[in-house]
Amino acid sequence: MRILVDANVPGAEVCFGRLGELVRMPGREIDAAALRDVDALVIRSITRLDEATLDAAKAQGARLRFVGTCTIGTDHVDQSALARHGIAFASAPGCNAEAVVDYVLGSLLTLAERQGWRLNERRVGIVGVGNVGGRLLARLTAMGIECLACDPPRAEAEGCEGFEALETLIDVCDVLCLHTPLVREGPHATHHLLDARRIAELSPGTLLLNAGRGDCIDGLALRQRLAGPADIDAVLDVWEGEPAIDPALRDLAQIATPHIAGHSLDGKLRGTHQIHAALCQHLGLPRRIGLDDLLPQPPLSRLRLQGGLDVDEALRLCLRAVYDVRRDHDSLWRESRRLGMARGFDACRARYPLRRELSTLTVELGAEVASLAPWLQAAGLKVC
Ligand SMILES: NC(=O)C1=CN([C@@H]2O[C@H](COP(=O)(O)OP(=O)(O)OC[C@H]3O[C@@H](n4cnc5c(N)ncnc54)[C@H](O)[C@@H]3O)[C@@H](O)[C@H]2O)C=CC1
Ligand SMILES: O=C(O)C(=O)[C@H](O)COP(=O)(O)O
Repeated sequence: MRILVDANVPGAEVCFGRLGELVRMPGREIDAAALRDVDALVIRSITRLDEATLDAAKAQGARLRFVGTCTIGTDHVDQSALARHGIAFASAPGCNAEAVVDYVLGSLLTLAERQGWRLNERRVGIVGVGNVGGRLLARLTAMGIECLACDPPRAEAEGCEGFEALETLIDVCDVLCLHTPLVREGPHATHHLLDARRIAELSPGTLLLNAGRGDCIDGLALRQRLAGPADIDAVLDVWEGEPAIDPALRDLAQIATPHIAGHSLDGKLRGTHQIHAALCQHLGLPRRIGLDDLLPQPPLSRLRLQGGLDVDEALRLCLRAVYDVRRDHDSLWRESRRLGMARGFDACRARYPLRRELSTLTVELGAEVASLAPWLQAAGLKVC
């Protein structure tokens, strides 16, 4: 069996090498011709698998029977076309959700530091309360931060209690976090969910953060609002037209990163492992690899805090010891200047440094800061 795997899937040799002949390729280069002699395909979000590609592959004699994406998002894959071609499909729900929450916390703490506010002074609106938004809601609420949730599909299925309309969040929240999938059609379509009208309605001082999909926001309208009187802020990890993103929008965002919110090693390896399990099941084989076989020890596992820190400072210190979002912002600037936008964007992702999740860190607290324990635990740290 021949298994074609995106070059940016870590752990592929261990997970797929024992199941067949492993072939690696950059994800953006995987096209119909590349699928000719392949039985299984393992991708990330940058490989578009649409009807035309699958039809062309079939016309060239492709024998593809399984596609797995090591990502949460599935908008890059036409699942109906796969089904029509009799090709099984699997994705990796929730695999990197914790990493995205770390990214959001890191971004909020960075802006709070820059602009002189505290986390618990802000009311946060979460749009899309699934694996990512649900975890964010749980962590922020446990930290005592007021949150409002908007998720019409869940409200429809589970009842309205606990859910608000998007308009309410726009009216009353200081921070709006978008964690919706990209859905182009239907009653809950998210394409340009934040359109020009809703962007115009954001109150001065609002912070808009998008770590869902770029197309959920009208980028041109956001650029025009940000270029006006400097009254709202944006943190953008995802963009329309990736990797050739709008440089003007990048310049106007307080934090601009190259679609890496979920790029912890833990998250990526969970994704690889979930697709390994799905492929084993598809082949009728027992799962051979456990997640623990893949995850190495973190380079930093323990930290001691003492004296003179308030809650935001303590969390900022711990989070930055594990992951500093400013590094990803700087690297997008540097690499896009060096290589041009599209190549620079992809270079940051291809050479992404080792990043672990906040939960891999245990914090020891001195007596002076022992009272911070519940708050740091709520944020996702282990405390001893
Ligand atoms: N920036 C990054 O690195 C990453 C981005 N993502 C993106 O984030 C998205 C969300 O991830 P998960 O939470 O794991 O997915 P999920 O499928 O668990 O949750 C998505 C939630 O959005 C809700 N939703 C759908 N349409 C909506 C609408 N019109 N308005 C409000 N809510 C709506 C759904 O009901 C669901 O509860 C993924 O689809 C992916 O596109 C995911 C991981 C990493
Ligand atoms: O899981 C998703 O969905 C994501 O957006 C990924 O975290 C992004 O990873 P890539 O597939 O774009 O490397």
